[in-house]
Order: sequence, then C-alpha cells, then structure tokens
Amino acid sequence: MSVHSSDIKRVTTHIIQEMKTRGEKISCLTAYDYSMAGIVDAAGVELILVGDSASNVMAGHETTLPITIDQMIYHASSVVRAVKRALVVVDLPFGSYQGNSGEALRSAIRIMKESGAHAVKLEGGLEIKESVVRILSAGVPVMGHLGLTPQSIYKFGTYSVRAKEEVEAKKLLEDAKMLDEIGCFSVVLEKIPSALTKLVSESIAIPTVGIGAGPHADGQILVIHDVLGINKGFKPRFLRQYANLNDIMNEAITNYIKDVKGKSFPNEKESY
Ligand SMILES: Nc1nc(=O)c2c([nH]1)NC[C@@H]1CN(c3ccc(C(=O)N[C@@H](CCC(=O)O)C(=O)O)cc3)CN21
Ligand SMILES: CC(C)C(=O)C(=O)O
Ligand SMILES: [Mg+2]
Repeated sequence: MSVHSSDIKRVTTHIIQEMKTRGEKISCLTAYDYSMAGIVDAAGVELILVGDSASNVMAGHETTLPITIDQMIYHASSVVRAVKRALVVVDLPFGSYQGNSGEALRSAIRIMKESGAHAVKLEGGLEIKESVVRILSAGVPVMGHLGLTPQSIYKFGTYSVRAKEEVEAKKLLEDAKMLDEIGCFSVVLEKIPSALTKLVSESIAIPTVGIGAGPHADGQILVIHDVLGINKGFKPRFLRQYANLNDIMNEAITNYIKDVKGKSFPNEKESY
C-alpha cells in the first residue's frame, strides 16, 4: 500500500520532509483568518502560511513592513482555531527578529505561545543565522525564505526576479545549504530563475517551496486571495488564478442591494 499525504491525520514537519524523499509535491497556501483557514484546510493543503502578506491583503498596506507581532498573533491564532490537519507556519514580521538573536527568540516564542502555531518563517540567509540557530535550539521548527524577501524591499527598490547573476545565485545556494545544515525543516524560494531552484532543490536535503521559482521546487505556495481572484490588482506572471471570486462576490452583493432597494428582501418567510 502506498502512503499518500491525504491519508495523514495531522501534518508535521517530519511528514513535510518525508514528502520530498517520496517525490510527492507539497501544496501550500496562505490564510489569515478563521473562515478562510477552515476552507483551505478542508481542501487538503499540507501547509498553511500565516504570511506577513496579511499587511497587504488584509490591512491594505503597500508593503509587508508595517504589520506588528501582535497583529500576526491575532491572524495566526484565528487560523490555528480553524485548522485540523495542515501544518501552520507563521511569518516573523519585520523588526521582530533582525535586532539580535535574543529578540528573535523572544518573538518566535511569543508567536508559538500566543497563537498555537507549529513553526515560524524568517527571511534571510547568513545575516540571520545566529537567530535561526537560537530559535531552533528552543525546539521551534523554522522555515527559511530566500530570493525575493519583501521585508527588504527598500534595499532593492523593486520586486524583480532575484539571483539572476552568478554572485547572488552562489550566495543563495550557500544560504540554502546553511539553512539545511543548521536544521531548518524547509525553505521558501521566491521569484528566482527556474534553473537555480532546480540546483538548490537537488543540493539540499530539506524541501524547497517555490513562489515564482518554477516547477523544480519540492512544493508550491501562493497567496490565497490571489489564487481565488479576490484582489484584482495583483497579477504577476507566476500567479495562476483558479477562480474569479471578485466578480462572484460583486454580483451577489449587487443582487442584495437590488433586493433591499426593491423591497423583495426580506420576504414573509424571512420575517418573524
Ligand atoms: N497579494 C500578495 N501576493 C503575494 O504573492 C505577496 C504579497 N501580496 N505580499 C508580500 C509578497 C510580495 N510579493 C510579490 C510582490 C510583487 C511581485 C511582482 O512580481 N511584481 C511585479 C513585478 C515587479 C518588477 O518586476 O519590478 C509584477 O509583475 O506584478 C511578486 C511578488 C509576494 N508576496
Ligand atoms: C508569499 C509567501 C511566501 C509569504 O512570505 C507571505 O505570504 O507573506
Ligand atoms: Mg512573508
């Protein structure tokens, strides 16, 4: 009998890693609230990320920088209450770990203790090695994040493809190897050339999870609101939109307004 991830009651970091060994791709999506997380979990993704993209998607900020650790805990605890099966990973927000490894550990512990999530994600390589080591020492699973790291957008100025040049590609590969060696359970690769994703994925034991990183990553992740077509503005070429909920929601709300104005809602059956 072959083992498939759909047979599993609760996804662990161990199972995520084992999927790479078995060659089963890891499906991941974001969620930021109870209602959406319940839907995403019931559909059967292995991993749900409470991303700091909540800063864009939920709060309307231009970047991920403004979201606070308290706001991340609010989103994460809501997601955790809905999720029965998926592994729940939470982004450490900008400013909650870059100062020093003590600050990083305190932030990770707050997120784990106050949200009930299963793991944290941090952006960066060698620069944050000490912090990652310290969080791992506390028994908290860590997911890395390399390539396009939106928390350092002002260092780069654009959301263009990363690591196209030899020097950056070499650093990214070294960072990925380092994250593997120190004990991260997986690593996100964002917006990098497909060939580099292939090289990195073949060079490390832990699974890579790609977004705009091509087909060779061991798993894929997208922002749920992008996948469902809820926010119309964001359409980078790596995005495949699986529904047009914006139009469906607009039609439903338009019909509701029409019924209220036309006095057909509520009718007798809908009244007491
Ligand atoms: N809704 C949403 N989806 C995401 O995937 C996402 C967020 N928000 N917020 C945080 C980060 C930021 N991410 C981004 C942001 C922009 C591009 C991007 O490709 N932008 C332009 C190209 C910019 C350029 O080339 O200079 C595009 O083509 O849309 C990709 C990932 C991914 N994350
Ligand atoms: C896009 C994913 C990887 C992320 O970090 C986020 O949603 O914040
Ligand atoms: Mg993020």
